[in-house]
Order: sequence, then C-alpha cells, then structure tokens
Amino acid sequence: VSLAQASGYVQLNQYRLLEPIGQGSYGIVKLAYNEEDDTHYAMKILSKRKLMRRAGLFGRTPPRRPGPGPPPDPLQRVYREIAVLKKLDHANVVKLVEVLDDPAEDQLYLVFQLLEGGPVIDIPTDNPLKEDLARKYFRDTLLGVEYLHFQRIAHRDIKPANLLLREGGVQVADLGACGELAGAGRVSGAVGTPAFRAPETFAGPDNYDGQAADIWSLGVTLYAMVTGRVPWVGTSVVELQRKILNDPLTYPARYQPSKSLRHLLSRMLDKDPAKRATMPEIKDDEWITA
Ligand SMILES: COc1ccc(C(=O)/C=C\Nc2cc(OC)c(C(=O)O)cc2Cl)cc1
Repeated sequence: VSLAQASGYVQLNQYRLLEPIGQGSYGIVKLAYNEEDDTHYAMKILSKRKLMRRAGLFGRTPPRRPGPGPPPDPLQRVYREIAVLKKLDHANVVKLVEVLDDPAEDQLYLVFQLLEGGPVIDIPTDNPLKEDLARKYFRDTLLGVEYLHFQRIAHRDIKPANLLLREGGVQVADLGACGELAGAGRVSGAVGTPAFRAPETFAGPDNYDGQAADIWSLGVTLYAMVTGRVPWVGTSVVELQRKILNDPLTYPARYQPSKSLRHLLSRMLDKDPAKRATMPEIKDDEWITA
C-alpha cells in the first residue's frame, strides 16, 4: 500500500480511492477506480481497532451469552461476513470482489461491485416511490432475502440504505449483522437499526426466529419506500421500542397506500412472529403479484 501520492489521492494496489459514497456505523464506503480493468468499484473500509473497541476494551470480548449466536468479537464477525459473502452468488445480493487485508495494517478493505444507483430511497423524504416502482424494487429484494434464508442466513439489518441499485435492479447489501440460522432458524443478539427491528428482538426471549424478524424489517422497508418515513419514531431507543411493541400501524394522510398494499403491510408487520406472513405467503400476495 503506497501512501498518499504527491497529488493527494490514496492508491491501494491497483485501486485509486476516490470520494466517499456511503457512511454508517460500520465505517465508510469510497468509490474506487481500478486501473487494471478501467472499472469503478465500491471500497468498504473498516478499522480493525475500531471493530475491536466495539468488542469492549482492546479486544476483550464481552462474556459470551449461552445459546447460538454470532461470535461476539466484531472483528471475527467481519471475517465471518467475508466468509459468508464469498460463498453467496445471487443476482440480488451484493458481490464481494476481493478483500485487501494487510495484517500489519489497521484498515481492512472489502472491494464490491459498484452499485451505481445507490440506495433505493433516502428517508425521510417527501418524495417516496410510487407503488409500481416500489413493487419492482421489493420483488428484487424478496428474491435476495429468500436466497439468504435458503442459505440459512438471517440478514438482520434490512433497511432502504442496504438496498442498492445496479442497472435498475436491487441488490441486498451489508451482511455485517447477519446471523447463521442455527437449529430452527433461531438467532440471538440485539443487532440492526432500531426503527427496523421486530418487536420480539427487543422483548426477549433472547433468541428469536431470524427469518420472521427479517420479514418484519422488510415490512418496515416497504412502508418506508411508499411513505418516505418509518412507521414508528422515538426520541430514544426505549421510546421507539415501546411504540414498536405496542402502537398500531398508521399511515400519513398524504401517502395512504392502496388497500392491497395496506393488507400486505399489516401481514408483514404483525407483532406476533408466529402469525406474521412468511416468505411463501408474501410471494403469493395480491399486491406483489399484481
Ligand atoms: C450513487 O451513489 C451511491 C452509489 C453507491 C453507494 C454504495 O455502494 C453504498 C454502500 N455500499 C455498500 C455498503 C455495505 O455495507 C454497509 C456493503 C456490504 O458490506 O455488503 C456493500 C456495499 Cl457496496 C452509495 C451511493
């Protein structure tokens, strides 16, 4: 890795790092130009030290809770994410191209195929998607998530920011929070973005059905696509949690979805995971097949 060149850009092997295009709790994603194939990529940059700090002081991992669940050490989780990503191959799941991991460096670089269209929608917005476009994007998303579930993986952080557009199609990104669906599809741990998390992930028992929780997040994501906002908001995670657990689903007067879409959303956002719509039911739904 050569340090910043005279003109101030960073060159990483054959990749020239350009402007940032994504930012999150995970770190930063920069546009990268590969001189060898004259192609742009998305370079996700992670700091091992920062990941270890999130594991507690200097990599002291938090005491392991009993039961199935991801290794607590976020650094191990990144390596697990990489191992998972390498075995995945689906039109609606992001493609990991290569990993640049110099043991002597703090930075870890994940090179992805560039999804030039960016996120399907940036919320909150007063300019949400029309139902026909939301249907197209949501169908792609369902295929990607169904593929992950078939591979015994729960995504656990489904939200619009992780649904990226490439040539008009959607690819599901960010398996940083994913969990292997151990026996009976159970996963544990409070991961994901609060506004998109299912009630049962807050209320315990500690392990819950990872697929049902993904269906809930898909419901919140579809709601966000057509209304431009999330169903429940809070000034604190505790208040948000309480609303998700107790408050009924309501719609902004201005963006009242169609009757068939409201029916689908109520089935995906059923607070009882046992009653919630399953992937096969959603794929057969009237609004989805319209
Ligand atoms: C035109 O505007 C834009 C074009 C592309 C982007 C973009 O790509 C953003 C994030 N990208 C990613 C994030 C990921 O995790 C958080 C992962 C992963 O870990 O799977 C992979 C990718 Cl690619 C943004 C704006």
